[in-house]
Amino acid sequence: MRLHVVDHPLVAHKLTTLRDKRTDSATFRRLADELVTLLAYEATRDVRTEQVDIETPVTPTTGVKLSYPRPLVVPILRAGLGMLDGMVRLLPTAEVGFLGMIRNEETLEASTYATRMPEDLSGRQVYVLDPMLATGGTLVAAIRELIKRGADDVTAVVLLAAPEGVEIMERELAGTPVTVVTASVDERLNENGYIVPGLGDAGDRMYGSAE
Ligand SMILES: O=P(O)(O)OC[C@H]1O[C@H](OP(=O)(O)OP(=O)(O)O)[C@H](O)[C@@H]1O
Ligand SMILES: O=c1cc[nH]c(=O)[nH]1
Ligand SMILES: [Mg+2]
Repeated sequence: MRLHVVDHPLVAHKLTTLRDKRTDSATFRRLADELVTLLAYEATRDVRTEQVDIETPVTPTTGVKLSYPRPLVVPILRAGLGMLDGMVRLLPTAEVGFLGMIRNEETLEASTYATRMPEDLSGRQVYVLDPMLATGGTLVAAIRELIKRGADDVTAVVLLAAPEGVEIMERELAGTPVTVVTASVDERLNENGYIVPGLGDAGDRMYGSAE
């Protein structure tokens, strides 16, 4: 597994406001959208392209376009949904699949409540979106499912990661073609499985507590 921490002043600036508990939901959603666009720029560095012949007003030339099969973008509901628009803005040809997953707040175990994506992902590049990599249970399960369906190149775009989650990913997904792109690897997880300093519950901050 490769880990890429995007070290950029604009990313750090937006992340600081996202972390701030005074930031309201509308601003939080806008910042998450802006941040993912910056992370997506790094995350798509190896997106597959093919040559294309075009004519400029001056001369014929050769350029590149995103190749087929189309990349697949998979937001993990709920909170990953807040990253979808920012990602597909940069990858206009992408297809979108969905994974609904929830972490049991007592046991910290992840379970899947909805799946809507192609059965066969052979030869596909997949970008999975989730703002938080905490214990890693959610992302490990999601990526295993993608690889089981044949995905041969998976990039997880996360806003924040905990060192514990990164370690689990490295252990559980060793030898698989997985890259994690994040704005920060924070200090640690607390006793409730929350990232410290973190930003709290990403889904709740975007959409409310769903109680
Ligand atoms: O790395 P983990 O320990 O598995 O935790 C991370 C997961 O927890 C949060 O989802 P949550 O279960 O709160 O669902 P939500 O997005 O619907 O709020 C978050 O959005 C991740 O999906
Ligand atoms: O800090 C955390 C950990 C898991 N899920 C969140 O939304 N936040
Ligand atoms: Mg949540």
